[in-house]
Amino acid sequence: MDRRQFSLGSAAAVLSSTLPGRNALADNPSQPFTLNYAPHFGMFTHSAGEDLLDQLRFAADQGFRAWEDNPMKDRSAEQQTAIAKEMERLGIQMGVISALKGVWKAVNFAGDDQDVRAQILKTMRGIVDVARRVNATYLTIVPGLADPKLPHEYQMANCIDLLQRCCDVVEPHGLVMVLEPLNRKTNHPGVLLHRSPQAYLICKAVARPSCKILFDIYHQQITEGNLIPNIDRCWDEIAYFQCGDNPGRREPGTGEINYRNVFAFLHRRGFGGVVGMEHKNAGQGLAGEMAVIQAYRSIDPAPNVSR
Ligand SMILES: O=C(O)C(=O)CO
Repeated sequence: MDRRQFSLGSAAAVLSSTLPGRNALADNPSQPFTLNYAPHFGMFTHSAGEDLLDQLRFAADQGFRAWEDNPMKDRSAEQQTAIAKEMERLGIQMGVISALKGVWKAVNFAGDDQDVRAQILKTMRGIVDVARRVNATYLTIVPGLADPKLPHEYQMANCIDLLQRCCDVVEPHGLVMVLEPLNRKTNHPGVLLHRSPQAYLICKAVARPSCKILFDIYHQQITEGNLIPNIDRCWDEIAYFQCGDNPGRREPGTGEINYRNVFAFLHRRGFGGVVGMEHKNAGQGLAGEMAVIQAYRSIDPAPNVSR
């Protein structure tokens, strides 16, 4: 698809002038967002078509400067290379790719099974090549399910030990594992890592620059609430955010979270990293896609807010 199609009279420009709650930037859809929000493939197919590179081009035209792709490791090397090349050309930063996709819904980091633990290390060695190919720095790590056979403290010790070994694999390549606490109440019953202080403790114990927190605001709203104080408390170990409103895991403004205030806080704190849009679109079709873009435009912090 021709990029000019997006710029000249794009649907976003038309809609942004009619939807309520817009800020000044909404009048210029190609103005970069203040925060580095990262959409993912499939989010803008009605606007951009099925072609992955067209979706990147559309996002760039809408002002997005980051992207994330959980299934990246399942793509062919050719496709990974093409995606990375186009992202580089467009000035879009690669956000997280999932290191353990397909293997994390089991007891692994928490447990004693040495074969399972060796398999995790092998998987981590495999993801290094993918990350380098697509210019990714951040690897999502969900450290599996809790092991009902072991006291919690031994599970934590096992988890810390295996993470340190994983650091030995990824750190020489400049990669950073970001540990994602998931909620157990709505989406992921049984996971080991579900609370932000737990992630903080693990990172402090692992004590390596390649082991940090992915603070998913959606998951932590469900698990803990009290979002801004909790983010503030573990700030020095957070490297990455993801978002989505609750209930429903859709774009900001469709649920109970005050994203305008949360994002303003991230900006005041000087966060320059990626905020992954790990949620579905609330609305269907083209209008649903435009509503997602507008939702971010309407709550994106003003760039000149003093920090
Ligand atoms: O955030 C989630 O729910 C996941 O799927 C973990 O990557």
